[in-house]
Amino acid sequence: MMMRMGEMGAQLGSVIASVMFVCTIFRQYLPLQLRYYVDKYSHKLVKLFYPYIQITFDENTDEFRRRSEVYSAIQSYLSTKSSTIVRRLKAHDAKDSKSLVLAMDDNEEVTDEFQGIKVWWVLVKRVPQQTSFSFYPQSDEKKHYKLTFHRHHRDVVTGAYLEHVIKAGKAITVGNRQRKLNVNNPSQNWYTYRGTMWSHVVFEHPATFETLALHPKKKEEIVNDLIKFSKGKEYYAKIGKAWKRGYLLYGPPGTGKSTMIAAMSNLMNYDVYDLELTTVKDNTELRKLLIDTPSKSIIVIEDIDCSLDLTGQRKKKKEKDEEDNEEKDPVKKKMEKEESQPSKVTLSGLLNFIDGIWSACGGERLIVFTTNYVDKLDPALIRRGRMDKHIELSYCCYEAFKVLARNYLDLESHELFETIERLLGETNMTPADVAENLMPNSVTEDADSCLKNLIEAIETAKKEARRKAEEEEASRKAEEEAKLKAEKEEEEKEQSAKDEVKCNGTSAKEEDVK
Ligand SMILES: Nc1ncnc2c1ncn2[C@@H]1O[C@H](COP(=O)(O)OP(=O)(O)OP(=O)(O)O)[C@@H](O)[C@H]1O
Ligand SMILES: [Mg+2]
Repeated sequence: MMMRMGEMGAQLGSVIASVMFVCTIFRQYLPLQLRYYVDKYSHKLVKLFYPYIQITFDENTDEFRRRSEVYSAIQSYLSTKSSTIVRRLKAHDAKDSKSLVLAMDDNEEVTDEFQGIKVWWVLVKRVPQQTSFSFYPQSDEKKHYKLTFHRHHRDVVTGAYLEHVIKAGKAITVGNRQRKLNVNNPSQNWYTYRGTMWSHVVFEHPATFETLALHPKKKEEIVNDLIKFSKGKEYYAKIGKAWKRGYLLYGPPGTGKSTMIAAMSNLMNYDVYDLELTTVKDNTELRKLLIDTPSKSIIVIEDIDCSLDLTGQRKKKKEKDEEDNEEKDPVKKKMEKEESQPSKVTLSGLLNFIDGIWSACGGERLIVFTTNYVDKLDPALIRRGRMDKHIELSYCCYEAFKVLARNYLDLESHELFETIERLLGETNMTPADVAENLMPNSVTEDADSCLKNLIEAIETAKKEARRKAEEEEASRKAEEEAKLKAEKEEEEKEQSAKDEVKCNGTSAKEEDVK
């Protein structure tokens, strides 16, 4: 009985609406005095027999039939309720969703309760009568959710309840969302047919902070920092700061900078926007790209020292074969010319990108720069406040090795661990190299053999490092000796020049005396 309450309410509503309609038609034939009484009592009648209020939420918001965000949020919210109550469900793979969405079927009803108040939701589908022939008969189909509730609860339902539904629905959509890795397109493609500033692929990198080889203390500090940031909406609003945070990841190649970005994305459930600065023509384009990134995204600029010459101009320049170019067709030639032109993205443009007032639009965002050479960067770019957190990713320590041993070999301890600890303390080896050695070469290779391979690799690296150090020392000594020799020769030359002058002076005097 209660299950179809919304529908009953709707039917009762339509009966009363029909009575009202008849009254309105006859009303015009009545004398003025009588009209007053008809209006008064018809409204009382409606109030008496129909104590419910109905709100409808249309699927499409505009003439382009774009889906309403509110409708989608209601759909997600109701999918959790309806999948256990409703008998007829519809399964569909929603756009950007990583799993099937189970939603109530057309004309099904769901009862919901909030602060002891009962409300009823119905999904209504309307197919307008076809008056003309169409190849796409389904395109005119219109859907909406109808919410019915008692008028006594008007304030609670239109206020707190709807806010709760939309918030919970959006959270479910975000949790179910498929994450994306976006890369920026060259600007000549932005305005072509279906051209967009960013192209994306599904992001399914398996790296997490659990699998990341890093000292546990450092890891915990970074994870806490990220979680604090994601919960910091009110805090950032209170201190009057845009809700964004900059991270600078630096360290030698193969120490896990890119892996950490993937782990950040997996932890925060943010999309990654990998910004390739070498294809951005100028600061205006940079700004447009940034404005096009949504909330909950990580904007990444990898190898920042290589992307931008910090005096203002691009380092990377294409060498062109002019003869070959002359034979190419003019459109291709123009595109290549545009591509090869040095970019006008400047350091100040990049600083504006981080600090600018428009960088706050669209909510929470992380900006991550990576570099192998932190000393090469302009201090202005990485000062605190711009890059809030500087994280050094360095060579593999024993704690980091233990994470890799757990990931790759399911080992918590082993008799060879002590040797490895000692060797890692004496040699610089990147986590990438350690990981490579821990990977079995064949299906039959066991953990013992992998650890022995690693020990051998570290010992070889140690010998190599010693040999290099000796070579460097020898070349330094040779350079010093050469320098000393050159200085000595210079001194001797000077001395002989002086002696010659002296000698010439004396013989001239002797001649004068004569
Ligand atoms: N700290 C780490 N934890 C787990 N795996 C790691 C770590 N560092 C490196 N690796 C492994 O090594 C590979 C290369 O690492 P990654 O690409 O993250 O290095 P990088 O610091 O970004 O190097 P580059 O400076 O060359 O970009 C990864 O695929 C990963 O398997
Ligand atoms: Mg990298």
